[in-house]
Amino acid sequence: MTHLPGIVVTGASGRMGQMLVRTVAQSGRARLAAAVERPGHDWVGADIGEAMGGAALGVTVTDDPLEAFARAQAVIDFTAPQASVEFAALAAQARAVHVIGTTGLSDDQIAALEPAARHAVIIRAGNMSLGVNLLVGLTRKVAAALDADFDIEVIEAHHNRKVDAPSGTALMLGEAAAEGRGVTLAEAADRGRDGITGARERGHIGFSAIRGGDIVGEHDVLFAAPGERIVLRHVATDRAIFARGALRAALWGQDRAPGQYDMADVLGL
Ligand SMILES: NC(=O)C1=CN([C@@H]2O[C@H](COP(=O)(O)OP(=O)(O)OC[C@H]3O[C@@H](n4cnc5c(N)ncnc54)[C@H](OP(=O)(O)O)[C@@H]3O)[C@@H](O)[C@H]2O)C=CC1
Ligand SMILES: O=C(O)C1=N[C@H](C(=O)O)C[C@H](O)C1
Repeated sequence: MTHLPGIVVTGASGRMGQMLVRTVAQSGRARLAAAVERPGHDWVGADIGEAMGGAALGVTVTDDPLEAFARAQAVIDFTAPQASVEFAALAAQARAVHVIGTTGLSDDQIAALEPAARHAVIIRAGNMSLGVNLLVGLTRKVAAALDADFDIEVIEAHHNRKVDAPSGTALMLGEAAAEGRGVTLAEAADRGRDGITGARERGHIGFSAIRGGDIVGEHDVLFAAPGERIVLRHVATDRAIFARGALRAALWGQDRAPGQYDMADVLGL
């Protein structure tokens, strides 16, 4: 089945990396072309299926991303911010579609993706699930319909290994709420309240992050006014939803013009 698009998974030993390896290998719509880990990682040189504790998949884990990208049509990358910036340059060199699920990128790191996007397709989203991307549209709509009597709060919960906050999804939801309100998130965001904060400022968009156990990912957008509250909620119970979305993006990106895209583009939302 070598005519199927070849996909490289970076950070292949990670929580999302392993889910992506399984999703691609079982999809019937793409083939796993390579699995990348960093130099010195225990899994380098091993068959990725066996390293994951299952049957061999005939793909050896490599620590040479450029060589791997050069023999694939797409790279699916859920790793760490600086790694994703570096992988973007290599994917562009190989003219491979780069699907970035990594969250926690700084503004400078996001800007650093632009040169790569002049040569190749980059699809980046803080959440690749259909449900969250629908929730983003709903949040924008509800925020546009309500005035600032409704305080907007984004509340997210994740597992205890997550390293960034607010989550990428919470920031997408905050951006959507700000767009709906006709303000920028930079001017409206309240992140990390602690101590004598003073009363809540009218029109602000607040963020709260819970970290515990094995929570896959839960997001509430709360609109709270005197006498009533509206809550928009998404609950992820299985990382497969993110992996399926990422694979869909990798396939959608084939034959697109170079540039930066997001999941709303992929899903036609
Ligand atoms: N957009 C979406 O839908 C989703 C996004 N995410 C995001 O994906 C990212 C990964 O999450 P998760 O899988 O839980 O995290 P993990 O820590 O389980 O996995 C990250 C993987 O990336 C590897 N990695 C880190 N830096 C490098 C590097 N420089 N070169 C090669 N590999 C590297 C790690 O290797 P090592 O262990 O050696 O450091 C690890 O294997 C996070 O940013 C998370 O927020 C997660 C779920 C959904
Ligand atoms: O780190 C995670 O696990 C997740 N990260 C993404 C985020 O930051 O929003 C998406 C999902 O919620 C899981």
